[in-house]
Amino acid sequence: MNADLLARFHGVIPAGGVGTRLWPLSRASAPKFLHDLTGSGSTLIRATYDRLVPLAGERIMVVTGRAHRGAVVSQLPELCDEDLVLEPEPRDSAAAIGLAAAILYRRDPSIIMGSFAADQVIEPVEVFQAALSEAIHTAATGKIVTIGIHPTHPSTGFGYIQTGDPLQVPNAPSARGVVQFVEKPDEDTARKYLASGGFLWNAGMFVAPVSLMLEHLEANEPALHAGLMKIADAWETDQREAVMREVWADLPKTAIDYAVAEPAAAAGDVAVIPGVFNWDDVGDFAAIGRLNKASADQGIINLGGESVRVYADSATGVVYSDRPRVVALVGIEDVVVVDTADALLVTTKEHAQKVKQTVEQLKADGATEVL
Ligand SMILES: Nc1nc2c(ncn2[C@@H]2O[C@H](COP(=O)(O)OP(=O)(O)O[C@H]3O[C@H](CO)[C@@H](O)[C@H](O)[C@@H]3O)[C@@H](O)[C@H]2O)c(=O)[nH]1
Repeated sequence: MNADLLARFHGVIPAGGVGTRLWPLSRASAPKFLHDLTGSGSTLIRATYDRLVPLAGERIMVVTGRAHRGAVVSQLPELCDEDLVLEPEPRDSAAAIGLAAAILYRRDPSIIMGSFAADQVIEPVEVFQAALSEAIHTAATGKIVTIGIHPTHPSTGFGYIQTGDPLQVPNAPSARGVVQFVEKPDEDTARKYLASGGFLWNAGMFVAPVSLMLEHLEANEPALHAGLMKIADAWETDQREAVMREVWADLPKTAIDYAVAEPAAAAGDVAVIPGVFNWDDVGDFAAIGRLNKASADQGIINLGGESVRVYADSATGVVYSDRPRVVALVGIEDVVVVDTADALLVTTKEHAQKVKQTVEQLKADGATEVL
């Protein structure tokens, strides 16, 4: 890639999702991106950062909750103060990604940003980086570029991208236009999309000129855009905190997929690079089984590290404890045991998706201290 284009590229990592289906391991005080869920030795946010370094160098901004400052700084000691954006409270992905766009725009309106969720598992990284390189070249032609994943089932938890004709972009041979972007369709619609063969899942990655992101944000969410620009104007002054406090709590709460991706696709401004790497959003404990293949061969995946000793006869499954423990499992298949100081979860991989309902029940019961 030519050096000028590469120098315009900045990574952005919005790190805010709690990962409800991974409760009680993942929770508001220690969300999924702060855990090593693959046995790689890296937390998900560290691995996300490292994947971007070959293209972005240290031009990487993290947007996260104020409460995670300490954990994020210890995971990413190279992050400088200007590149660590701390939110007083979560206001969804349009505010998080939009604020990064606004701050970068004020630094240099020609910046191309790439926003990447902090809590995904991707391999091989070189294949991802080749797709990202194509995305940067395509974004430079004036597009918001998504990365598309071949869908395997009619999930209602992802965005769907209807691919259009190939685009003739130098250095981006797989770039295609996008006919429409549909965020989280209902199950019938998702089935139709899957059967048609013309749709990809949105991987939650957006590579775009900051100016184009902000143009669409202004057209679709003017109040959000105005508030974010106000914060960005104060970002490199001593008014940063005061303006953040004044503006943040009133910003509209919406996802970037509704605020930008859907309307921008309708306007013909979205492109897609089909990703041919393995991609997993680690949505539940069953995913952890898939992602820890090496230890899964022994039947039990121990996420607790060396201080947790698991004794299992024929049992299989996933075990986590946040303290030294002996965990004995006898004759159970695909069990999930998650042991923390204030909450114990016992389920099976088959029912792993339903953990979300349990969390909703706990919320409704006011048991927020364990969430
Ligand atoms: N800082 C910050 N980040 C946030 C916030 N809300 C969400 N995020 C971050 O924004 C990204 C996406 O947000 P989610 O809310 O987790 O989105 P999703 O339901 O998983 O859907 C998105 O990702 C799917 C792929 O995993 C996509 O298929 C879908 O279209 C969409 O882009 C994640 O990195 C998440 O941490 C927030 O309030 N603050």
